[in-house]
Amino acid sequence: MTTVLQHVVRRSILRPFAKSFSSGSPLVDVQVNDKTGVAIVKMGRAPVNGLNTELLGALNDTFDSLEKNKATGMILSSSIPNIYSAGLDISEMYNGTPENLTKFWNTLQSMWINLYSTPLPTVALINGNAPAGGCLLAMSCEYRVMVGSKFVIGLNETQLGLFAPKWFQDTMVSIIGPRQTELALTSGKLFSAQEALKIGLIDELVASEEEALASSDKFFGLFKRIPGYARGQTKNFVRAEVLDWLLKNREHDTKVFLNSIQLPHVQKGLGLYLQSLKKK
Ligand SMILES: CCCCCCCCCCC/C=C/C(=O)SCCNC(=O)CCNC(=O)[C@H](O)C(C)(C)COP(=O)(O)OP(=O)(O)OC[C@H]1O[C@@H](n2cnc3c(N)ncnc32)[C@H](O)[C@@H]1OP(=O)(O)O
Repeated sequence: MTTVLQHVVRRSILRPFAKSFSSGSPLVDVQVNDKTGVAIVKMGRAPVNGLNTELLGALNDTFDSLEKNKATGMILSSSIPNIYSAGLDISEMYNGTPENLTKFWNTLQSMWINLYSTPLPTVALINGNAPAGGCLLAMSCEYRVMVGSKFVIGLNETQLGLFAPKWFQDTMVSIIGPRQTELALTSGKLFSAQEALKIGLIDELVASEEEALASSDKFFGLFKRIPGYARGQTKNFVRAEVLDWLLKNREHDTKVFLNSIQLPHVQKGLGLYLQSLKKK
């Protein structure tokens, strides 16, 4: 039997996300809670939320609009069952022209800079697998809640013959420290939900999206009495070192990406990896 309290709690979690807010893209759905001002942003690029230039651009525009429209917080999640994001869309990196590769990489950099530095409180509601770029999205939020214990998360780039760029690595270091990051990245480890919880890569592991929304509410509640400017500046200072590296080295980072990704053996490896995914 449902108690009155359970009913009230369930209603307060489920009902308020009613007001839709156009992201301007069919790939990103945004619902704003009209009572609290918290936005839930869901990626919806079938089949696996592969981060291509279009989705990255749409996310970037969404983050900008939410800030401009004074959202009070953001939950970044997915509308695709069992998938948070499969990471960067490998088709964008395979056989791309230098122009397209540059545009892709610059869009990724801008999206990350915006997400990582937003003054909004951010929660990753990880309702599916989150390898590589998917893990980067989640790590760039301030709090991570995974729904269900069957998913994996991590930076597995070395398994594809790639390396995670310095800013991906630094983002992980800031969460689980250099020792665990080195171990995880050199082996391309994908952590199970339990392992991720133990190591602190996720903050909570819950059984349902309802519970994850309740955890998010609780997280946002921490800032109810904290002036936004003080909160935002503090977040800035804590994140400055990781952020500043990319801000100062964008061109260099793009050159490293372009030079490395176009190497014949790297392209061959990406082609084989794509084929292996399609054969499954
Ligand atoms: C030494 C020199 C190195 C140079 C390096 C330079 C710097 C480069 C930096 C690059 C950083 C890279 C970051 C990344 O994010 S790379 C992407 C890594 N992602 C993965 O490895 C995940 C791969 N996908 C999966 O494991 C599974 O798909 C997943 C668990 C996510 C879902 O499994 P499921 O069974 O549900 O779905 P399928 O596997 O059947 O996939 C469905 C279709 O989607 C296609 N797919 C999947 N992932 C990707 C992807 N990342 N990009 C493009 N396409 C993808 C898959 O092929 C299926 O396609 P079809 O429907 O056509 O069969």
